[in-house]
Amino acid sequence: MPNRQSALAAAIASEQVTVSMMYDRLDAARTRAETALSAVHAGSGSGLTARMRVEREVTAGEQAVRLARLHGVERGLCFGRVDTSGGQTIYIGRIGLRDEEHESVLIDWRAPAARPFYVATPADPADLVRRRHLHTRERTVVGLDDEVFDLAGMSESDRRGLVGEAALLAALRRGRTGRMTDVVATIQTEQDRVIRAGLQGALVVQGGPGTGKTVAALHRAAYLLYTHRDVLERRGVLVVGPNPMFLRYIGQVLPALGETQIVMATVGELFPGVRATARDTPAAEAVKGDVRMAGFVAAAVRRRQRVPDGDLEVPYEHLVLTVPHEVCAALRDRARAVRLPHNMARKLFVTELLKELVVAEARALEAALRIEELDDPDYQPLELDRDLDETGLRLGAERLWSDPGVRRAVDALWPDLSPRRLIAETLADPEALAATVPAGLDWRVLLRPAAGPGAEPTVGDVPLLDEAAELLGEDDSARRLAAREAERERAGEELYAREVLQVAELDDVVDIGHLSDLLGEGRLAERHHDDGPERTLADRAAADREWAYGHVIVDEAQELSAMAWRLVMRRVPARSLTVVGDVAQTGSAAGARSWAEMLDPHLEGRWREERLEVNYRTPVEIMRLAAEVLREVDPAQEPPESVREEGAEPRAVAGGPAAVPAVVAEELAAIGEGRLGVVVSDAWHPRVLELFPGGADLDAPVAVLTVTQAKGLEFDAVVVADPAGMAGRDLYVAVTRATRRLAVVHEGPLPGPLRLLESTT
Ligand SMILES: Nc1ncnc2c1ncn2[C@@H]1O[C@H](COP(=O)(O)OP(=O)(O)OP(=O)(O)O)[C@@H](O)[C@H]1O
Repeated sequence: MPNRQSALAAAIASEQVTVSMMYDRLDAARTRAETALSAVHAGSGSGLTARMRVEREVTAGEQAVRLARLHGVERGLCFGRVDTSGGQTIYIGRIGLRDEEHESVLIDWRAPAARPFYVATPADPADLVRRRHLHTRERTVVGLDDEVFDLAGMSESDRRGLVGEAALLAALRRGRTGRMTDVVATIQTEQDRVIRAGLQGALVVQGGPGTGKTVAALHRAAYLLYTHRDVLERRGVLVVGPNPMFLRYIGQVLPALGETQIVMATVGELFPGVRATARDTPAAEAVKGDVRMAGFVAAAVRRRQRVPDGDLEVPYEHLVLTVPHEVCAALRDRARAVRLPHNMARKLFVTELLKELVVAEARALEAALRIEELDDPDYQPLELDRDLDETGLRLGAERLWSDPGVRRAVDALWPDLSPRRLIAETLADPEALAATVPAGLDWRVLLRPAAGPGAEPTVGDVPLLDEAAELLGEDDSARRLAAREAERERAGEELYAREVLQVAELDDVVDIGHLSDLLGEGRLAERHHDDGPERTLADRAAADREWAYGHVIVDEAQELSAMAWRLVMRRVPARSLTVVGDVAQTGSAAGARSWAEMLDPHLEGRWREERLEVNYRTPVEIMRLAAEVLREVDPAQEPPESVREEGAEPRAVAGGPAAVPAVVAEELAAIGEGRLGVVVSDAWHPRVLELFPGGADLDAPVAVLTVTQAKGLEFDAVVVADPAGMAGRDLYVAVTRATRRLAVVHEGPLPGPLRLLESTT
């Protein structure tokens, strides 16, 4: 149809003019930000007045963030357009832009004005007559895609220019790159509801595989940072993902969405100083994740607050200092009664015990003297009140404390403990485990060496470490003193800066709101002290166990144990959370079977659930098979509905690990350019990995992964190796990773629901 072709060409040419103008505006904005930034960096900073330093700070911070944002939006800058029934045309893109007259030429996708683009449906067109998707390659418009809601409301020329294949399906057909891409251009209405839900409270997004939970969660992070910038830029948003591979997979999405300040971590990384990747055995994982293990940590701490079996006897020089058993017990009870964390209460215990030891020393000395001085007429027996005043006690205590033997004896009763030491020592001690692990949980599965191979912290240890840190506390008096000093100095600087601003009447030059943000965070003074490179929010937050995030997003949240939820909730006291997952895909022995079970202890029913029910990843043919698997593992769950028919039926091939390479070669040939993942049982994993050198790398053309590693990922073609070696829920995860083709390699009979597959050898 030459007429339609030329109408399309004309429409593309017309959109190209608009899009080119937008890129010009983007370039101009970048140049402005770069110039501003280099002007700031040009000065040495020495000899600046407080006012200048304030201005410099504000400008540098804003321009650096702005520049990063402007660089992140190059690809697909403008992707949408809507025409309203009132005759207005709005362009939608990754960022908002204005022309020289300050008129808006591009609306940020997160702005309220962009909303109709995402929510309009034929049934409820939200006052639109047309929605248009623009496809660009680099800066060139290469295609358009129209949905018309009101044909009568469109001009004749626009009607002729109508073009379109559903933009969503086009996006879904794209080959996979091994990295998640953003979907701002094709967000669906039900996903939009998730993305734009309010900041307050907890939102649970439950949906089957491929329903876009992860993309919705990431776009939500970007939306929240845009809409609640003032709160979230200071407190940050934490995204918790199931494994490092998954975080690498989604890692590039947020900068592309225009956001540069997000902390991403696995549960294994949520305790500062630890990066746990090792997993426990399923049995140990189940025990460590059980909520009763909070009691284990508390008992392990109390167990280290000891009373000697008999009297305490401490050799000191030529004496033996004795403190009666009852006195030791009373001291311990008193130190416990103050209800301070262990390491803080230790101060009290040590001080009191040392005093007792000073008295014991005096008594021991007297006993020795009495024997020697028996005949001395001037001899006076010891009287504590007379002979040992406060100063005497203090000096005596200091002297005793400097003796390594005394110190060892005191430490044995109430040691200074780090979380790592407490957990490592307890897990290596059968007696301690038997005494502290609550009844009903098998402590034997936890036993492991205290040092050397097999002793490194596991992912399941991290919530225990965090729990321990809460109960142990930190003896931070030295740090607090230093902080007070720094605070005094900073307060002086701030006062001075404010006075200068007022005197100079600079309120209209410097944004006082922003200034007070900087001051409130103490960042201004911190930065002025030119002592090394500035730490980003992500660095500061990740290093601080007590950091309170403004919002936390947990993806693949079904994998978190009850203990891990306790840790996550500590990171977000405001309980502003997005919880994303699928309870039908739970692989961890300690993971969730229902959201209420995990969340109610913290949120007391104050959370709402949104469900996503359309599968954008898995084609109909594969999903039919997956639905059989799901029926077997969790008949109560509905499988999501697929939107695409690819035409390739999944197939099964009989054979051991050695059969995998041939199947992989066939599948690669069938998909052409795409990427392939071999999802393999734990039992076969080492053998299959050997057959694909470099396969452990997510970026390899053929990635070889266990089900745990494959969580949340997707590939054009997937070869599931050894389905019989996978638990039912793991099998469901494995067969739902493919966007186009699925093959199964099996030895022996196929597991129940897979028997539908016709086996070829
Ligand atoms: N609105 C959309 N437009 C284009 N692609 C989409 C859209 N929604 C989802 N997708 C695509 O569908 C695929 C699955 O999305 P995603 O990984 O977010 O699903 P999920 O629900 O997290 O799956 P799983 O439970 O298996 O981890 C991705 O390739 C994603 O880009």
